[in-house]
Amino acid sequence: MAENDENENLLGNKKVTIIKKLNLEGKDIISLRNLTGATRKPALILLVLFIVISLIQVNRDLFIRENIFASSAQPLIEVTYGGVKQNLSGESLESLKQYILMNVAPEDFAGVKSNLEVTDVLREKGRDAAYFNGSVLDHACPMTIRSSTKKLVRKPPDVIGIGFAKCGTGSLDFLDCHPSITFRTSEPKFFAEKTAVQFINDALEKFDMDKESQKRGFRIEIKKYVDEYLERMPLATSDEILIEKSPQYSGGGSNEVRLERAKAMKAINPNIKLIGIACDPVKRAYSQLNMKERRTETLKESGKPCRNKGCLLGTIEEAFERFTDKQQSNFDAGLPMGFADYANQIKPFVDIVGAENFHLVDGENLVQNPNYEWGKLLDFLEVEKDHFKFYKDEEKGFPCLDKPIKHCLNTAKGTSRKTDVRKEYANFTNIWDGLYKPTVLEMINFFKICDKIDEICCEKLSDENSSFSWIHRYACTDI
Ligand SMILES: Nc1ncnc2c1ncn2[C@@H]1O[C@H](COP(=O)(O)OS(=O)(=O)O)[C@@H](OP(=O)(O)O)[C@H]1O
Repeated sequence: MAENDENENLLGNKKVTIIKKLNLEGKDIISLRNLTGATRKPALILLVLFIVISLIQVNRDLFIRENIFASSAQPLIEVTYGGVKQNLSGESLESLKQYILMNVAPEDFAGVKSNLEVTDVLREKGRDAAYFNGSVLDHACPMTIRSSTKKLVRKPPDVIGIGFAKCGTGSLDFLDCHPSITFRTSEPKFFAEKTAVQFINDALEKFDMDKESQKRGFRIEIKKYVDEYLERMPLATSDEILIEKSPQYSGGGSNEVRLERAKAMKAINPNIKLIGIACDPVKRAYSQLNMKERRTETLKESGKPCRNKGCLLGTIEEAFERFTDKQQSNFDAGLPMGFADYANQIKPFVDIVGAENFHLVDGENLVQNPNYEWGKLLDFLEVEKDHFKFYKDEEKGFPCLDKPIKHCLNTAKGTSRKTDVRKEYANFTNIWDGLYKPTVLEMINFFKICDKIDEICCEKLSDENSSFSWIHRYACTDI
C-alpha cells in the first residue's frame, strides 16, 4: 500500500481540536449518543445537541482525508503503524483512537478502549504484496480493536474461510477490525497438508468420540499437529471469534480429499463454521491471469527468473489463448470446470458440518453492495453489524472500511476488476461464458439461490444489488 493510502487510514488533527473544544472524553461520546434519543429535554438543548453531533459527523469525513503529519510544532512520536515506522504527532494517534472509539458500539467501548493499540508486526517483510505495506501483522487490522478483556490464549479457529481464490477471500482482513473478531492475513494452509489431515482422521478411527475419556485421548494423540496449526494463528480470547482462511482447502484435489479435510476440521473444533466466497468465474479467471501477469512483471523488474506455474509465459493475449484452449478441452472431456465448480467443491464440507454452519458470500456483491453482503456475513457470525460499515473509496475504486476505522486493502487487491474483461477480451470471454454456464447453474439449486430457474428467479437476479446477481447472465440470457 502506498504511503498516501496509509495516510488516509488516519485522522487529521482538526478532529482533536473539536473533541477538545467539546471536551469530549469517551464517556461523553456515549452519553452524547444516548442523548440523541432523549425526549424530555427542552427543545433548545436538543437542537444544539443535534447541530453539534451533525457538525462532528460532517467534519469527521473531512478530517479523515487530511494529512496526519500536520503541524510541525507538535511533538512527534515514533509509531509503527501497519508495519511502517512513522513519526506521528501524539495527537494524530490519539485522534485515530478517538475516531475508533466514537464508532464502536457503546457496549464495546470500554473493552476496545482498554485494548486499543497499534498492531504488532510479526514479520517486516511478507512473501508478497498481499500484506499490509508488505509486512505481516500479528492480526490483519492495523489497530488492535478488541472488546474482550479476557486473557489471550491459543485456540482452534471458530470459523474457517475455505475458498474460493480470487473471489475476495483476502477481504476477510476487514473482519479483524471488528471488536469481536480476530483474523491474521497469512494463510495457515494446515488442512491442505495430507499428512496432518490423515493423522487426525486415523486418530478419529482409533478413539470412540462418544466417550468423554476417549475424547481426551484423541486430543492428546493429535496434540503435536494441532499445536503446530494453532501457532500459525494469532492469540485470541476465548469469547471472540477466531477466523482463518486458506482458499487451498476448497481447491486442489478430489471431493474425497475435501471430505477428509472437512472431517479433520470438525475433529479439531466440533462447532466449526465455514465460509465460502464465490464469484463470477469469468472475472475469477481473469483475476488469476492478471495476477500472474503482475507477478511476472515484478520478477522481471527484480531480475529474477520466473519458473513456476504462477508466472505468465509470453504475452497476456497468448495466455488468454492457452487458457481458453485448456478450458475448452476440459469441457469437451467432461472434466469439472474448476473456476465455476462451487457447488461440487462445497458439498463435502456441507455434508460434514451441516448446511446451517456454512455461509456462501457473493464476492461480486462484496464490491457492488458491500454493506448488505458484509451484513449477511456478520449475521452468520452472530456479531454486531450496525457499527461495521463500508464506503466506496474513489481512489481505490473498491469498498474500504469506514467504521470503526478507515481501512482499505493493500495494492495487490482490487486490480483486475477495474477492467471490464468482457469488453476488453470479448472474443475469449464469450467462449468462457458458454463453458461455465452448466456448472454455474448447479449452484442455483445447491445454494438455494432460487427454487428453480424461472421468471421469478430471473426477476430477483436482475436486481444488481442482490447477492449473486451475476448469475443472471448465465441463467437468464442466451449465452
Ligand atoms: N474491498 C475490496 N478491496 C479490494 N479488492 C476486493 C475487495 N473486495 C473484493 N475484492 C476482490 O478480491 C479479489 C482478490 O481475491 P482474493 O483475495 O480471494 O485473492 S487471493 O486468492 O487471495 O489471491 C480482487 O481481485 P482483483 O481485482 O483481481 O485484484 C478484488 O476484485
